[in-house]
Amino acid sequence: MCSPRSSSQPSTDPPATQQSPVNSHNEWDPLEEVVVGRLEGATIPSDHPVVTCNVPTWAGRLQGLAAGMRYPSRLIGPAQDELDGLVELLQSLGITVRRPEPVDHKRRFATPDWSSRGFCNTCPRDSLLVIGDEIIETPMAWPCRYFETHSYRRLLKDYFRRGARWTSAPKPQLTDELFEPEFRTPAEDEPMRYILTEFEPVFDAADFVRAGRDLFVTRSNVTNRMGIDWLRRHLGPEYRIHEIASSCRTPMHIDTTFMPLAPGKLLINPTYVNPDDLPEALRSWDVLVAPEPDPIDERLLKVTSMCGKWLNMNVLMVDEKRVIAERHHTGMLRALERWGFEPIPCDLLHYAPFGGSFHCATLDVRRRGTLESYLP
Ligand SMILES: NC(=[NH2+])NCCC[C@H](N)C(=O)O
Repeated sequence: MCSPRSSSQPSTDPPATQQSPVNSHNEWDPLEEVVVGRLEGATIPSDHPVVTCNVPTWAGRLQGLAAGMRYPSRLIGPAQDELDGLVELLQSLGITVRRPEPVDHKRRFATPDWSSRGFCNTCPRDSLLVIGDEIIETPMAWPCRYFETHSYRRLLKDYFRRGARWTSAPKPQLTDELFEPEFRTPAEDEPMRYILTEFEPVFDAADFVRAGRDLFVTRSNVTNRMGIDWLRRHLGPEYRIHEIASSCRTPMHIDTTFMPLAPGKLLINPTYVNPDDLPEALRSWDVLVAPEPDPIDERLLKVTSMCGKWLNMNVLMVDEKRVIAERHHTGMLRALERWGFEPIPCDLLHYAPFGGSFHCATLDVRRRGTLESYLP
């Protein structure tokens, strides 16, 4: 029998005057605090069709053979050195860096319907969505990522205790009804089709980017229409969510397809996005077309990357001018300069086998700014 809560119990509500530690309305306001992912315990993800549908068939077969094994030190080593360099760079810029707990992602876990091992917590961008002072745990479609946000709970509880709003979207069941049976990735000349049904709402945070009251999303193999509708209803009429058409046949995460870099400046992937198909409200924006990525010669990196070649777009804005970008992709560095930005070259090429680059590896928890409208 629980004793009635006495009024003397301390409230967890912060003083009304306290600023929320979570405040991020767009991709470019001056960055004050960021969460950076971790590589420890990274485990090769399962060969569930929702995972392997995003990579070539041969890569999916290879992954099936290695699923559940720890990533080899040959891949972890170079990535760790580069990740340490990114943390040092962010701190040298006066940005507070927070980290999730290290986790043994090889441990098995289960729900009433299935069991799996984990994957990694290298990319906080994928599982946590920050909208203003709210941090949302997103309903991920990969079973191996089901409990990924648990490694961030110390941070989430700290943010909540200090005034942030903390929400978890409906936990999905991820049963077979969510996935199209016998799914086959469509060829370039075939109509687009997605592996997800509309059985329940699922979405990754990384399928969304923010421009104040306007958010942009790509429907993908981890984000279905019901997931987009759930967020639209959750955020209410103060926000607009625009769906961006992408011709990528293995769609997952918007941040190598469509990236708003500053007010009125939009970076697009020329092979996935047709400028004529952009929302009418973006007509006044400068559309910056990403240059071809610089070739990567390292065979091991090419074979083990979980991403396409357009990680040169996966940049992190420090403010409206300064942008952390991949040193290897010199074409993008020069283009950013031409467009009036100040690129800060940094190395993260070896993070691709773990899911991405700078935007993926980070979560901008607090930027100095307010909720604005940047579109008519
Ligand atoms: N937030 C992320 N993990 N983004 C990674 C981008 C992955 C994208 N599907 C690509 O192939 O480039």
